[in-house]
Amino acid sequence: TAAAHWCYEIQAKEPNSHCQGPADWTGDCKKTHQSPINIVTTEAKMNPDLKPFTFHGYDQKKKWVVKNDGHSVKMMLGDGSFIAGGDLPAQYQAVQLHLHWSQEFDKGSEHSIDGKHFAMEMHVVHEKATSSNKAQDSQDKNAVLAFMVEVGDEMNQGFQPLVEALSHISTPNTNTTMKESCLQDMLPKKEKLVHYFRYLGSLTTPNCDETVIWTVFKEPIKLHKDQFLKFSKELYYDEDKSLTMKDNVRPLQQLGNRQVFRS
Ligand SMILES: Nc1nc(-c2ccc(Cl)c(S(N)(=O)=O)c2)cs1
Ligand SMILES: [Zn+2]
Repeated sequence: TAAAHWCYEIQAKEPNSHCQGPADWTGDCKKTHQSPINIVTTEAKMNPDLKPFTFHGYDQKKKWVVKNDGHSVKMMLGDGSFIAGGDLPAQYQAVQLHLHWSQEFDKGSEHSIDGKHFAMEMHVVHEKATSSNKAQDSQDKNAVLAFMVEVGDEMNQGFQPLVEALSHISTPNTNTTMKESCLQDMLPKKEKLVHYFRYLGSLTTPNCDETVIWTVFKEPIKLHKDQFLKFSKELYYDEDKSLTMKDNVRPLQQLGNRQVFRS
């Protein structure tokens, strides 16, 4: 039979599901430098090299293509935006932005901070911008900027183009084009992005390649409750719309012998 596709626990526990839940993920998913982790802030070591980031092209207004890929909602960022600074070894091109969430406010983030989970976690996935095609399976091939998302009573205008697109991509493998928006408007204000945690880990989806420099910002993004609920209301994991998309969250992984740093 064709190799079963990977899925989250909420999908694997469905009767007659034939997908592989997190306990059965293959590839590098059983190695020791995996993500996500719980960040114990008192054990995070100050590192003065962890300077602020510079964001290039994050202010460009574009009509992004956004898709439901059966695991999350993913904005395709092409190669116009990149980051530098943040003690990264090079410039990193933005590739895609996606989120993880639940339906409750206290679970839904993949990382936790001092045991606290947030309602959502947004990942902006970057790849090392190298000209040569030298081996790219190194530990620093990817840089992911992770933002916690809290639910409040204020509308987040910067998120509206994404929220309004959700109803057009309710089933897997559907795409739509968002109204014009810019990445910068989806992030906390730049001056708030000085404080962050840093550690080396993996993709939180199979094959869980251990190629990610993780940055988890302290300052959360705030969404209105209605904006937040739209994700688990409008999106589905399956074509026949039997399972709404939520809890697309990998369980916490062991820190092992790794050190978490803080800016
Ligand atoms: N929905 C999907 N997300 C990914 C993906 C690819 C690269 C990365 Cl780095 C990540 S994550 N969650 O570690 O940021 C997820 C593939 S399919
Ligand atoms: Zn992610």
